[in-house]
Amino acid sequence: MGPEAHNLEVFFFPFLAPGHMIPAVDMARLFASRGVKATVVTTRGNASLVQPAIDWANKSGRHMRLLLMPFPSSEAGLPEGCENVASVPAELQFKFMITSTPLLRDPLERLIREHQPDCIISDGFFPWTADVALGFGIPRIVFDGTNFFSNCVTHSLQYHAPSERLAEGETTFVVPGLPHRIELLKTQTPDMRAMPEAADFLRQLEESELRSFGMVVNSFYELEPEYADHYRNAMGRKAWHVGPVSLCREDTADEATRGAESSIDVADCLNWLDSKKPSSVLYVSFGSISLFTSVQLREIALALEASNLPFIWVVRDFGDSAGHEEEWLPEGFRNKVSENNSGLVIRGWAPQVLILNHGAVGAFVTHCGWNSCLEAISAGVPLVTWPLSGEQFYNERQMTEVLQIGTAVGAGAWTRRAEERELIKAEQIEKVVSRVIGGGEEAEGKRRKARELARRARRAMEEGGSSYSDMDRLIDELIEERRKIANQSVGDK
Ligand SMILES: O=c1ccn([C@@H]2O[C@H](COP(=O)(O)OP(=O)(O)O[C@H]3O[C@H](CO)[C@@H](O)[C@H](O)[C@H]3O)[C@@H](O)[C@H]2O)c(=O)[nH]1
Repeated sequence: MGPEAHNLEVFFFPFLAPGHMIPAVDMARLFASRGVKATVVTTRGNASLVQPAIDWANKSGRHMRLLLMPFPSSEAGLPEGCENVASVPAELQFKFMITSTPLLRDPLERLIREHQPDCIISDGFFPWTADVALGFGIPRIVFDGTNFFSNCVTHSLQYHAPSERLAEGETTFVVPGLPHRIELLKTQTPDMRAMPEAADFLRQLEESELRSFGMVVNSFYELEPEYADHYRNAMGRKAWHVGPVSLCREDTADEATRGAESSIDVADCLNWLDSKKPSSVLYVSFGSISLFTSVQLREIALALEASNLPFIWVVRDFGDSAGHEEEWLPEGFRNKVSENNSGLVIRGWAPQVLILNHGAVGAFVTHCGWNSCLEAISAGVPLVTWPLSGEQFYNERQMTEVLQIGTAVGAGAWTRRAEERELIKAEQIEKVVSRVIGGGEEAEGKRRKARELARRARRAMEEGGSSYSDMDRLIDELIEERRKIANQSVGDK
């Protein structure tokens, strides 16, 4: 199907969080590069996160546009400017997700009425968009930012609730019905009985997924073939894999605009990496929304000092510890690091994909957000896994046990709140990072596997590759669906 021939218009409506918006915008760019008119819909306060990617795509002759809607802050009972999970205090994030974002329904409906897209790819966290799409008689496709493996685990846990059947004293369970034996600690999954509202929300997500046209997944078949098959065949769901979407970027300048503006001069950061030996630098970052207490940050700093490894450490500029570096940076840390040129502490936003793709980076300490995992895989970088919440403990199992490119730091408990989290001591962190970045056979084996996956990831995105072909298949199905809908409405008249 030639680009002009189909004239398909798709709305992309991601959840208001960087970990969802960044890959959704990349995905929209990929659709645009296949001749689809790709429209990203978001709120005014989130425009700056999206605009550079759109400008970039349009510069290279693609059809992308941004449609903005106001965020009803006062109706939602949120302070003005809180339009993204990254800027909403932890205690309000759940309310933001469940009760605030559905207020976007009217403005979304207005935009659909006005622009009449052929399809909407909306976030899994917007279950109500399934009804919106049904109301307009267009297909809705779910994008939830994660992968096949974690979707299979989530579904199994929701369906079988194995942790609720543990006998007194049992602390672990095997996730039922998966292609591999995956064992989790009870504490590594949220206790749904203690969170009835969250359990109800999960049920809504599941129901809305079943009322949708299918799911589009930021992954590639060769990465998780058993789980792509399990999701489609055993669970009977329709899905297309189109990733890693981060590979859509064209060059360094393009990469540098991904997400927020970098808090470090990108050229300085890359020059610093140029001065380091291949595979010697530890990159430490925990995504766009997670926070640590000052006590935990201090343990990380002590571990970095003790490891003697060159490092780039990204610390979010948000939350209680943000303005008080003296509470968590050991005395003289910054001076020592800058005198020895041994590390960079980036406060705020780092150009993550550029860093991961630099040959000097040898390992990535990550919270296992799916984007971070997949970006590391695409760059061939092994992981030190330190999951915190969400589906991150499932991703950890996939990285460490199924793919064997990750080594666990030893996090044992799921919680969204930094102050409730177990403390991981410097000695433990240092021991694991040294093992992963050191020369031994174990480290080399993981690096080899990661590099092989990176090669396959690139291949999947090339013309004829599995993700490239699945996007073709999806576009074809959408064109066919549009034809059916048009015939039906002629028949109805
Ligand atoms: O300084 C930074 C910090 C983050 N990023 C980017 O921001 C994204 C972060 O996404 P991710 O690694 O998935 O982490 P979260 O922001 O925590 O993502 C949320 O969304 C993901 C997708 O649904 C889930 O897998 C996670 O559990 C959930 O916390 C990635 O593309 C990073 O490259 C940067 O570029 N620079």
